[in-house]
Amino acid sequence: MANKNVSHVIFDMDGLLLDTERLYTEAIQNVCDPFNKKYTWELKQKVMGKKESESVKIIIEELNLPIPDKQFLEEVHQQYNILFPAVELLPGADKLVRHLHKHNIPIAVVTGSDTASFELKSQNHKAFFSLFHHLVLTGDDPEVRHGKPAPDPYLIGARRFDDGVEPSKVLVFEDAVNGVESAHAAGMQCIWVPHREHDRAILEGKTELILNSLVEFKPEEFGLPAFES
Ligand SMILES: O=c1[nH]cc([C@@H]2O[C@H](COP(=O)(O)O)[C@@H](O)[C@H]2O)c(=O)[nH]1
Ligand SMILES: [Mg+2]
Repeated sequence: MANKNVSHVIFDMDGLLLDTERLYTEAIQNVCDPFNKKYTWELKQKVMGKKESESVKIIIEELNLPIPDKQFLEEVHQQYNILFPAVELLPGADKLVRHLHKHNIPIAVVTGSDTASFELKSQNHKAFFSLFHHLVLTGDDPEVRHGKPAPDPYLIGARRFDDGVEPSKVLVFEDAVNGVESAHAAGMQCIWVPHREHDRAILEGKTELILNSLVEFKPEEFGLPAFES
């Protein structure tokens, strides 16, 4: 796929900027343990990036858990309260975001997370998140009716830039297949930064670029200012 120059960049959050995916796995597995159920990678892949309300239904149904959504949510949130505040940024995230901000490239975050969960994850990264023009918290944003993989979150994210940029001028960074599909459905270019467990063949040749980490990104390949060193 040929890369086209972009003017705006939108970042996914969980598993892309923040090292939260292993915490989600730990929290959800802890809730599944009393029922002797395994939160597998296959199941995790299906829900990564989705709104919490949608992903919880899928997890309960696929694992046949004998508890209602509300109880699952209460238990998993108790885990999040403990685990999320200590989350770290992923390698390359801080350098790239600061670089784009310094060069006045409009940047935003579009996540499946909701506000309460965002507050927990971002409490030790306030300065970092203040660099973004805006955040779309899909989980409870009233304008976002359908979460990823629907195009709505990214389309709304692009519309909220002051200049209402064309989707083709937006570059998205995603770690989840649902997120890459959402960005492509919105007409944007998307760089996939998969996790070690991901089978790269799923999106090989179907997305603009696949990187092992944000550290490998060369902004000039998409018409953005190159790193100075
Ligand atoms: O193991 C999981 N990871 C991630 C999610 C969902 O994916 C969202 C992360 O979205 P994003 O990567 O778009 O920030 C979370 O808020 C959560 O709703 C989940 O259910 N289970
Ligand atoms: Mg993600």
